[in-house]
Amino acid sequence: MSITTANLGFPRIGRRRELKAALESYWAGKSPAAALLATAANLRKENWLLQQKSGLDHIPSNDFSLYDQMLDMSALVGAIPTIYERPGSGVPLDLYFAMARGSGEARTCAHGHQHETTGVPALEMTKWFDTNYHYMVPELASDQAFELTTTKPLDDFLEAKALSVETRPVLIGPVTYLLLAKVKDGRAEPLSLLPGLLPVYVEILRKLAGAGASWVQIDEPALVLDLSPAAKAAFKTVYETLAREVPGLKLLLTTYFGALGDNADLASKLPVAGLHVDLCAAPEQADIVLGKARSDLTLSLGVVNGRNIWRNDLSATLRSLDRFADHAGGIVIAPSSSLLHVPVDLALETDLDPEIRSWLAFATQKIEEVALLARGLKDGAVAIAAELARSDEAAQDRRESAKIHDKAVQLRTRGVRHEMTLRRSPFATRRVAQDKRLGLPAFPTTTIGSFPQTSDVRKARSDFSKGVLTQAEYDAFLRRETEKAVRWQEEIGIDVLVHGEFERNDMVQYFGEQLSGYVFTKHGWVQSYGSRYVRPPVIFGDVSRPKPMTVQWSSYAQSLTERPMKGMLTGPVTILQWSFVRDDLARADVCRQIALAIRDEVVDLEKAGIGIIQIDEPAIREGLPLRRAEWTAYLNWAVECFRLAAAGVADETQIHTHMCYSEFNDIIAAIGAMDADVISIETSRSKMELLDAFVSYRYPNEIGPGVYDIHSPRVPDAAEMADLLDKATAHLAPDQVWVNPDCGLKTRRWEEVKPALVNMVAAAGRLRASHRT
Ligand SMILES: Nc1nc2c(c(=O)[nH]1)N[C@@H](CNc1ccc(C(=O)N[C@@H](CCC(=O)N[C@@H](CCC(=O)N[C@@H](CCC(=O)O)C(=O)O)C(=O)O)C(=O)O)cc1)CN2
Ligand code: MET
Ligand SMILES: [Zn+2]
Repeated sequence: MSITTANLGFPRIGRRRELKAALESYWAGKSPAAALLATAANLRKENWLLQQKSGLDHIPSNDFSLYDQMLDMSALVGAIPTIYERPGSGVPLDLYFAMARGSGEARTCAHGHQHETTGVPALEMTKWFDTNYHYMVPELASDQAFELTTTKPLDDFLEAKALSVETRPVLIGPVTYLLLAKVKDGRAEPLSLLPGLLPVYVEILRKLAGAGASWVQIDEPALVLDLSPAAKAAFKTVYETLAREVPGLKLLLTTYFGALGDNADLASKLPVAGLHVDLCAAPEQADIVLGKARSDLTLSLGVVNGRNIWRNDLSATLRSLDRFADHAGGIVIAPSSSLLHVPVDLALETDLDPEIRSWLAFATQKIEEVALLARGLKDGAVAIAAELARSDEAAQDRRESAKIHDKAVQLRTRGVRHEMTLRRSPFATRRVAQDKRLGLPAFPTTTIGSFPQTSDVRKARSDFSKGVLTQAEYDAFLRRETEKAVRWQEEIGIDVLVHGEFERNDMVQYFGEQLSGYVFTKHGWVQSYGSRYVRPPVIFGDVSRPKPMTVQWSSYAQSLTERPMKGMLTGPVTILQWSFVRDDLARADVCRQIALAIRDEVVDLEKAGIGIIQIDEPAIREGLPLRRAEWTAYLNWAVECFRLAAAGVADETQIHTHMCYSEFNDIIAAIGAMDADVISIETSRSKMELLDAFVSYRYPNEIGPGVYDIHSPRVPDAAEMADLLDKATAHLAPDQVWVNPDCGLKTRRWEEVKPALVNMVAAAGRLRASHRT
């Protein structure tokens, strides 16, 4: 039987975030396109050569992207909405980035107001399955025509070939592409556009085959979702057509992030040469898939986890692979998914606790694990005896380490009672108490928390961590930034202020750094979207809060103003979701530990006189299992954890929450059950579509539907935001509505934020005037 090795995708950001630097420099007009393209080519080369050196048989190409692989697919098939100007053929860089980020400048008049905003908004962006990666949602017309518009997969294949690297190009498959797309006017189902799309896939696959590709990896992660009959039929049509039209080319139908489940029959009967399954997310599907696979179907086995950073237990994995020994079609050892979701190289982490470090593996280590496993299978355990011994030792050490167990935390978590998740009174009663305490106007204005993380702010933090600034100097700097932000919010007339989050590197990492049971990396960056990356902290043991985390900053900010200052926390589900989580304890239990830590913080903020506390849960939707059958169980513990964090306070303390980047229609009942007094929620890119869900569910509490898309440099004018608010009040009771941006403003520049928020306050003013009775 043949045993080969593969990778499905390598992180493209570079060991030192070279891609980020090159992109941001190009966008700022500081360097030419040629410099960006040269950096990109260099990163591809580095990654290919690294994978070649590790001895992988199948090395991916076209896994690189300047911004996003879904956007690349839209460019490839010519799905370019008409609002974007097309200068000619192809997709020039500026068109590509306009789709990614929006474009355009606004004119500022003498009063500081924005007028005649030109330019175009970005495409919508949303979460890629259950990850913290965001893709650009394809926006299709109901009569969308497709045509091959770029040649990127071919170019990248040839580029690798010129470096003597044979690669396996990666494409997102047509069914997944369409299922993740939106038809703009809603007058057609995306899948109905398949007949026009499929010939473009045929064309690019023929070109790849013509250029010498023997395999193409075609990603269809939609196969791990609940599929409609139409989607199932589409899979048959697509893969029968491709087999017929491009007969010489071997397709690896690639699934990840979950089990094929009821689609296992469908997937294993499609006329493709290979099938990749995720045996980390769903180890139980090994036997099922083996039982169903045609004898000549190559099985690609995702046994090295592409979604976490724990070192592979090589002995256990080898044992789990025994059952495939007689599979005639051969097997491929591979990571479970693209390695896009893990950091590049553990070797850069020289400051990590050596014991904990010995438990970890990043992308570079993971491809080595793939190669080792294949050697162990082919040549027997003796061939990798030393590596096996090291792996066994790490596994045992991790199981037994004193570092991970904290008796007090375990006891407290077991002691959680249902009453601890209940506010003292129902919302109607709390609302009266809060109105009395806060005395806010109709359509109160607020922001989501962060203000621009300018290069000055980052530099100060970096100087502090290098010892160039003392603690006192750094604190003084942060106090000045906070005070400026508070004064400015007062000046423009925001009702509920925020301190600006200048002291935070990231909304999860900041808390992780102060909680026990966590470690962090220095270079462990993972792409979140475009040039924005995160460094997920690592939960290795029981989590607890040694001391207050935010009370000092919130109290300081409140001391500067008479207006209410919102305390700002990240919720337990989001902290869990955006960390790398230990795999030796149920996620629900880890989440409960975090919830108790946040609960203590909420209570301490209240004691310090903070009357409004926002507990952000932007990731609650992303954590939703991919299969509906598992939703209730997840939502039960996720909502319970939020409530556990929130419910320690008195009626007159107003609890806010915030959500973004996702479709919330599906979980609206759970959002209601969280029972936050106010929720702010991203809606502007989807033009308030989301509110329908709140209306049909009769959401009882207060809502701030975002009126300003903070992902784009574009500055919305007051009329545009007032229009969105009119839409909102047509759906909701006017006294339910708050006025705020879609999300925090940390990624924007003050030059954009200032006019936009001035306009937002003006929009709230218009609403107040038109609703005055
Ligand atoms: N974890 C997480 N997930 C999330 C979000 C989020 O905020 N956090 N938001 C949503 C969207 N995703 C986002 C993800 C990242 C960023 C973002 O702004 N990331 C920053 C990094 C944030 C950070 O950790 N900053 C650190 C480190 C900054 C840094 O690079 N410092 C330099 C030095 C800088 C200097 O000397 O000038 C260095 O270390 O080399 C800090 O401020 O301290 C970036 O890519 O630029 C925004 C949104 C969904 N998922
Ligand atoms: N409070 C956070 C901020 O304003 C919430 C961000 S949600 C991704 O940045
Ligand atoms: Zn947000």
